[in-house]
Order: sequence, then C-alpha cells, then structure tokens
Amino acid sequence: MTIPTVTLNDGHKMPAIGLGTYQIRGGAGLDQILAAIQDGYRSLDSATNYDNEGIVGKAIRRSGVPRSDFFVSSKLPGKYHRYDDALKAIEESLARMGLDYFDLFLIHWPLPKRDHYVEAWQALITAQKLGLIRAIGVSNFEPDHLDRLINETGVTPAVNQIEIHPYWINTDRLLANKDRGIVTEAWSPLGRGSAALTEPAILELAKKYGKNAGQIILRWHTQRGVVPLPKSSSLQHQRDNLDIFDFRLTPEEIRIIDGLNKPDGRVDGQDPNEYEEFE
Ligand SMILES: NC(=O)C1=CN([C@@H]2O[C@H](COP(=O)(O)OP(=O)(O)OC[C@H]3O[C@@H](n4cnc5c(N)ncnc54)[C@H](OP(=O)(O)O)[C@@H]3O)[C@@H](O)[C@H]2O)C=CC1
Ligand SMILES: O=C(O)C(=O)[C@@H](O)[C@H](O)C(=O)CO
Repeated sequence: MTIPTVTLNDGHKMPAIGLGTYQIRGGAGLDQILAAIQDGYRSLDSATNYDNEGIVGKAIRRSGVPRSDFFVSSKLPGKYHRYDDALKAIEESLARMGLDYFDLFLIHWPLPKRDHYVEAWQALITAQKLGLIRAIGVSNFEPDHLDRLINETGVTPAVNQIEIHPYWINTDRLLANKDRGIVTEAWSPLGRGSAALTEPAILELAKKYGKNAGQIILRWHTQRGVVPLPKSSSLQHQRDNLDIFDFRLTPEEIRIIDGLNKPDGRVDGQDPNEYEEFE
C-alpha cells in the first residue's frame, strides 16, 4: 500500500498517517509494531516517556525494511529541557532505538511554568546540525510558545503534534500552525477510542462509504490537512486505519464532523499551559 506524503517546511517528506505507540510495550508490543510495518506503516511515533524506544528500534531492524524507508519520531521529556541535558537525552534515545538518526524529534510538552523550552529548542537545532535529527518540531505548543521559539532562535518548527479528534477539533491551533508553515499531527486522533466512534453522524457516513467509523474520522483528519497518528494493538484496526485514501468526504460532511466538537472535549483534560509531565 502506498501512503501519501506531506512536505515539511524544511523540505523533508513525512507519511500522511503514522502509528501511535503510546502503551505499546514489551514483547507483545514488538510483535504489534512488526505487524504494523508488514501492513505498510512506515511512520512510527514514539517518545522517551512511552518506555518503548527499544522495541520500536528492534521492530525496525527485524522488519527487513530498509531504515531509509521509515519515518521515525521520538520526543524529549520535560525533565531534560536544559540545553546539555537535552542533547544527551537525544543521544540516549538514539542509543535505545539503535538508530543513527531520527527523522523527526519533538519537544513533548512546553511546560511553560518551568520556562526552559527555548533552551530545549536550541538543543534540537544543534542536534539537527550534528545530523542526529532530520526534522525538528514540537508537541502541545500554543501559538505564543511557537512565536517565542521563532523570534528567539529564527527557526520555525516543522511539526506541532497536538490533540485533535471529533470532540476536540482544535481549529484555532490548527490554523495557527498553518499560518506559520507548520504541519499539524493529531494525537489521540480517534479520541483514544472514545464514544466518537459510535456517533450516529459518523456511523451514517461509514455506511454511505462502506467504511468503518475509525476510517471516517481518520479521513476527516487528512482532508483537514492534519496527519493522524492512530494507536492500535489490533491487527485488524491497524489495517483498517491505513485504508482511508480511496474515498473523499464532501465539504458538508467535514462540517458535520466538525459540529461534534465539545468545549470540554479533551480526552484527559490536558491543557498545555498547565500540564506537567509525569517524571
Ligand atoms: N504528544 C502527545 O502529548 C501525545 C501523543 N500521543 C500519540 O498519539 C497516539 C494516538 O493517541 P492515543 O491516545 O493512543 O489514542 P487514539 O485516538 O489513537 O486511540 C487509540 C484507541 O483506539 C482504539 N482503536 C484504534 N483503531 C481503532 C479502530 N479502527 N476502531 C475502533 N477502535 C480503534 C485502540 O484500540 P486497539 O489498540 O484495540 O485497536 C485504542 O484503544 C499515541 O499512541 C501517541 O503516539 C498521544 C497522547 C499525547
Ligand atoms: O501520551 C503522551 O504522549 C502523553 O503526553 C501523555 O500525557 C498522555 O496523553 C496521557 O494521557 C498520560 O496520562
């Protein structure tokens, strides 16, 4: 299966959908990631906080697929935002993965109360110059956090990975990213398996297109210019989630799904201005 790509502001190409790996760990996790690779996933989204960089790297090596075909991402935890710590953390992440470079590396959360994210960004810029990372980006960054990075370093993130799903459509932040030339990735794109998957409006569209609810939601993301990162341990869901590029929702259908937004629709109430990562 050929997966379309999107082009980042630094010229790198990224698959238009990737596999989320939060809570995929250990031997069973290794088998699940290998199965996903066999089904066609090439973009894998990990993080130091997921405690799974080891098995993600192992799955890549075991798969027999050339390293250059993958788009591998990981994320810097908050406890390593100081410049020297961040550089070492990136090297440690690479060592755990058994890789020489990341295709994308993100600052996981801005932690604005600690206020070290500009330093962390400078470390990502250095790591990119050293060849340890191809594209550099952020996650959960608000528009004012992005502007600080841009104004203080002159380097715009290639990607901002934020929460988006039908109950939290996050249009303002999506547009803020677009305005700055930043590609948006969606975390919890299926609302972490929430009731969105049984919404009558989505089930009706599923019936119309001969797809399932997850496929309708993932297609909605891609048509809004968002790169979704659905997590699945199930082989059938993994397969279904990739099979979304052979139909198109109409603009009116996109608006119907937008209409499911809820003012308090976040999956876990995580406000990037307040959220403190677990250590
Ligand atoms: N940057 C950040 O701060 C964050 C990043 N992330 C990233 O985003 C990824 C995805 O987010 P996540 O929170 O895992 O939630 P998702 O929205 O991807 O939902 C995952 C849940 O949906 C189920 N599911 C998957 N596909 C289908 C389908 N086709 N039909 C029905 N159910 C389905 C999964 O079950 P099953 O496994 O049984 O298929 C699982 O329970 C994470 O894994 C991680 O990589 C997540 C949170 C925060
Ligand atoms: O999964 C991630 O990337 C996170 O940042 C976590 O905070 C996750 O969203 C979570 O809910 C942990 O309880």
